[in-house]
Order: sequence, then structure tokens, then C-alpha cells
Amino acid sequence: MSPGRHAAPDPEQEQASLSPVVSAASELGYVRGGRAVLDGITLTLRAAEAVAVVGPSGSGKSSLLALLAGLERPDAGSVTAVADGIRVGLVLQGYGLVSVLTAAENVEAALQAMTGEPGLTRREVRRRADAALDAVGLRPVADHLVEELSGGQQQRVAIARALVIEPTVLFADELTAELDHEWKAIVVGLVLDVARSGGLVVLATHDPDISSRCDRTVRLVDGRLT
Ligand SMILES: Nc1ncnc2c1ncn2[C@@H]1O[C@H](COP(=O)(O)OP(=O)(O)OP(=O)(O)O)[C@@H](O)[C@H]1O
Repeated sequence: MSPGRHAAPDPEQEQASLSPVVSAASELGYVRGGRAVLDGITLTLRAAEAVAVVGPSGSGKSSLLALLAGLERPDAGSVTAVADGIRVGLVLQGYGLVSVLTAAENVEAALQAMTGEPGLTRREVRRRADAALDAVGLRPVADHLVEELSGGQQQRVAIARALVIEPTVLFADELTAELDHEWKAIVVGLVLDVARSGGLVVLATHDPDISSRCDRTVRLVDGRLT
């Protein structure tokens, strides 16, 4: 037996073996309607991890995601995106799709908005959009207007739009709220693949099936981490 095999882990060595920090929140405060929606949130998020944000309705999960994604500004503290070249995929409540465009056009728009992909031909954009829609079972309705799709189909378009850019960070709010059991399992697998490929995934969820598949859970109660 090698000497020191049972020695306590060296904290410095443990730190070195952790994945790089992608985003860090420090003492975040967020006030809306005259009350503290989030208070004193300090959180370190690393590459290659899937983090579930759980807590009762109204505890601040969506607000925390919005701050981490840079969609809202904190009233106290800060969010720092540490890694370079972050490509962020978002699946928000309400989805934010353009209802008078087709499913494929919505997904293509995300690719076209991407910087750093010179020489992406029209044909290649469509090919990638079709592949992303195929992964969520929507290839047959790729040319349908979003407003003609069901809620669950619209949710899957939003997921395809987030995944098509091959995100290095993915924030999703109630990712599978409108999906049946079968699609839920498939979509959660696709999203967790982002973390398995070295990305950061942050999922706000009420669903224990989803949080149990994540690497780590952070719990909010009344805007504070518990
Ligand atoms: N713009 C706003 N104005 C007033 N109150 C707000 C605003 N945004 C959020 N809140 C309040 O902040 C609290 C947290 O909301 P948030 O949507 O972040 O919670 P949540 O945990 O995601 O809830 P749910 O699980 O129901 O989606 C709620 O009480 C909400 O009413």
C-alpha cells in the first residue's frame, strides 16, 4: 500500500481537479415590487456540470436564471462570466419564439445570430436546423408556423433553438413543463449531453425526475440559498 493512501484529501489538489469556473455569482440581490426576490446568493458554476435550481413556486428560480444569463441586472452583488467564447442557449418560460415564422426559421435565426461562424452557407444553416428539429421529433413540422404548433411542440422548438448553436452554457426554465413522459426523458438526455460534453447546464425545475439526473442541486427558499 502506498504511504498516505488514507490521508485526508489535500484541498488544493481537490480544487485543481475541479472543472474550470464558467460563471460566478457573488452576494446577488434582486428587488422587485418593493421586496427582495433574491438575497445574498453566492454560487460558483463550473464546466461539465448540470445544476438543478429547485424550490417552491415564487422562491426566485426564474429570477436567478435571468440574472445568471445576463437578462436582468442585479440590485446588489455581481455575476461574472469567467470563460471566454461562451455560447449561451436559453429555454425560457414562454419560449420567446417568433410565432409568425416557421419552426425551422426560428431555429435558423439562432444560428444566424451566432458570431464566430464565418462561411456558414444557407444550405448548412438549414441542415443544422433540420438536425436539431429532428432530435426533438419535429422534422415533419419544420415548415409549419410556430403559431400552428401545440404548446409541447413549441417547447421543443425552443429546445432545438437552444441546442442548435452547440451551447457551452445552457439555461433552461421548466424545460419539460409541456412534454409527455417519453419526450421529457429524451429532451433531458439531450440537455444533459451538453454537460457531458464539457458545458454548463443550469435547469430551474419543480420536477424531481430532472433534479435527480443533475450532478448538483441548489435550493432556493424565499430568495435565499438553503
Ligand atoms: N418584475 C417583477 N415585479 C414584481 N415581482 C416580481 C417580478 N419578477 C419576479 N417577481 C416576484 O419574485 C418572486 C420570485 O419569482 P420567480 O418567477 O423568480 O420565482 P420561481 O421560483 O421561478 O417561481 P415558479 O416556480 O412559480 O416559476 C415572485 O414572488 C414574483 O412574484
